[in-house]
Amino acid sequence: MTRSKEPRAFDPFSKREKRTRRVLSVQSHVIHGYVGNKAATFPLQYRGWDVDGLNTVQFSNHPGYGRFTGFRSQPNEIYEIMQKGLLEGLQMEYDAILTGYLPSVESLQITAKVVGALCRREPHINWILDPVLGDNGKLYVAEENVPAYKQILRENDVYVVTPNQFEMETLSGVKIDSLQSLRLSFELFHEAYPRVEKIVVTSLEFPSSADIGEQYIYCACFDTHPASNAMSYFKIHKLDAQFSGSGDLFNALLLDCIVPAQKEDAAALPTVLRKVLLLVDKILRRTLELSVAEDAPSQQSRVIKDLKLIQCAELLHPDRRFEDFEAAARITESILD
Ligand SMILES: Nc1ncnc2c1ncn2[C@@H]1O[C@H](COP(=O)(O)OP(=O)(O)O)[C@@H](O)[C@H]1O
Ligand SMILES: Cc1ncc(COP(=O)(O)O)c(C=O)c1O
Repeated sequence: MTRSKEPRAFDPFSKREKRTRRVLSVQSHVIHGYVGNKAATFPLQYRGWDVDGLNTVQFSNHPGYGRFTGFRSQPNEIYEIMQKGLLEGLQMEYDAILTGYLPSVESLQITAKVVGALCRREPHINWILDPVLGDNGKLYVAEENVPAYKQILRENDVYVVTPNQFEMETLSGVKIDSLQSLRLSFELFHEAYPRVEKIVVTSLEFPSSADIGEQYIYCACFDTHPASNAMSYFKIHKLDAQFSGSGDLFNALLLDCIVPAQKEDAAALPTVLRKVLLLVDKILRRTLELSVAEDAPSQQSRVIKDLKLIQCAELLHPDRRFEDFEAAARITESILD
């Protein structure tokens, strides 16, 4: 049964008129660079959130560098911090929980158990779940994470799930190579996991997505509440570069826009997604410009290891008008009924 929930502003039960929105973000941590919690925390804080970051790993840098050192949190450590320390000890109240990379199936299961029970007790909490499994046709976590995520999605009230193309294919069982198969994947996903309220496929590429030398990325969404069979999708000019942390930044900004501070700012999912895509596009463009200016050789490989989040602070300012980003991005929006 789908949980009926309005697009909500935060904290309907707060006694205080305007409490700062508060999120528990369960993701990886890198000392150097910006992926996982390091990609999510600054944007969320700057846009008005108190961020409680629970680090599922602590690495010197992300693995895309080729080498790194560090360690993974153990499932019992995650449990101790979240359940015993934050929920029972401090009796923390959250408006949202964001879950991303978890280093083992046991840590995934224990996290989902705690967050799932919390969301059942307090249905106003918005769980944004990134089912981190892999990318570009390859798993980069243990295979047993696949059935674990399937079970978690079947059994829990997840507000938004944010798979990429490979993760959507794995979870829905549909090979996505066209808009029609994408649409079918949304329908089968919804059938298999009816308690998940909103589905956003963060990035897709189709064999036909190169037009006259231009490459495109697609991003698509499907909202089961209000129920509609319509899929909205966006066509985005692909930048000639590969970024680490863009998906984590995307999730953080999606959370910010879908759980707005003011009720009046609540909007339909496609409207929210458009805002997020415009902002991500602007940040990636600036990151690319600054990276190329700093380091000429990267111009060839265009592998951008670190987002330039601090240099994008002014773009992230909550009063910044998204319409200002419109011209450069040329993101087109369509609906498939
Ligand atoms: N090369 C790129 N050019 C333009 N936008 C990009 C590029 N890479 C990522 N993005 C943006 O970042 C968002 C998240 O994409 P990505 O990092 O591929 O997601 P995921 O980590 O979930 O696979 C996309 O929706 C797109 O807006
Ligand atoms: C541990 C860890 N978390 C998060 C990320 C970032 O993932 P994405 O680029 O999909 O945002 C990476 C990428 O290398 C990573 O290694």
